[in-house]
Amino acid sequence: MTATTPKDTMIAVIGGSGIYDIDGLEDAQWVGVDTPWGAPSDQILTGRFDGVKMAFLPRHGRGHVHSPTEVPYRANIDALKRLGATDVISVSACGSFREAYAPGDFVVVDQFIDRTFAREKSFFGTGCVAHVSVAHPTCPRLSDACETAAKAAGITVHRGGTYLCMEGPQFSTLAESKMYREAWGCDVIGMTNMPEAKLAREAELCYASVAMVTDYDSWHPDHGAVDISDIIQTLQGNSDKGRAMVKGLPTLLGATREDCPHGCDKALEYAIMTAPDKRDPALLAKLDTVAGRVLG
Ligand SMILES: CSC[C@H]1O[C@H](OP(=O)(O)O)[C@H](O)[C@@H]1O
Ligand SMILES: Nc1ncnc2[nH]cnc12
Repeated sequence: MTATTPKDTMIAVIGGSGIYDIDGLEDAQWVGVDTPWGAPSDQILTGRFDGVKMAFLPRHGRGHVHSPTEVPYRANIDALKRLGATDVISVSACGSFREAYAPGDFVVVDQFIDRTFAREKSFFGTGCVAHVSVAHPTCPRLSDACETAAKAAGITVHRGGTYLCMEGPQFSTLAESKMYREAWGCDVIGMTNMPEAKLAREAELCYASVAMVTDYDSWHPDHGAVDISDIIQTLQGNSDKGRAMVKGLPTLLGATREDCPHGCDKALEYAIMTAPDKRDPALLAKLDTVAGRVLG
């Protein structure tokens, strides 16, 4: 076995709808980060919790400015990595396709179906082509920590599930809702975890997703069509629980970490296809942080 050098953990939380800040950080500071992919959704809150470095980014910006389609996913992931993030945890609102996944419950999702079509999905392209595996798009080690922290905070949490990522911003039709649930076997639905999870993998960051159920989408005969006012009512309670879960993560993950046993932080090892002499210097410059480990 190859020995690895421990490095500082930095837990980066991407807060979804209803979560625009986190409290209790020591040395808390909102910092602006420029990236070659443009500006991230907002400034990033940095600090420490229980001696562990943390960063928090509101996905839609404070005040909920960006729609799911318009969230600058590439800039967000690049900015977090640029700050030193090692572990990214998405905390998102979602609809449920399972009777047993009730509003207020959390689901630590482990699979995605990506139905988005109007977003930039990769850091790579002409001049530097790369193909990473996303067969297992979430990090089991990080997901374990989320599950444990959620349970410790008294939250009903379900481990594993498939998250259907739709383009939005409109919710699904009844026919779509039934198809995702009955034919495709999805467990929850949201509008943001893709391409975020794919980009985190390209950036060699561990990624876990905690989906907080706000509604039964539109399939449930007893609940009718999903309605934003119902979602907003459930969001407040979910957000408080999400923040409680996040506070349990630093002691579980520790101030330093080894290489990821699942290889998330080596995802680019053999992924780049473009011959060195055919690579575009301008794109390579943009990839300095995301792919610096392999591009040198
Ligand atoms: C507020 S309802 C729809 C909205 O909420 C979710 O956002 P996020 O994933 O950032 O928590 C969902 O994906 C939609 O963007
Ligand atoms: N039913 C739903 N569909 C898509 N995104 C959601 N976010 C919260 N509930 C949702």
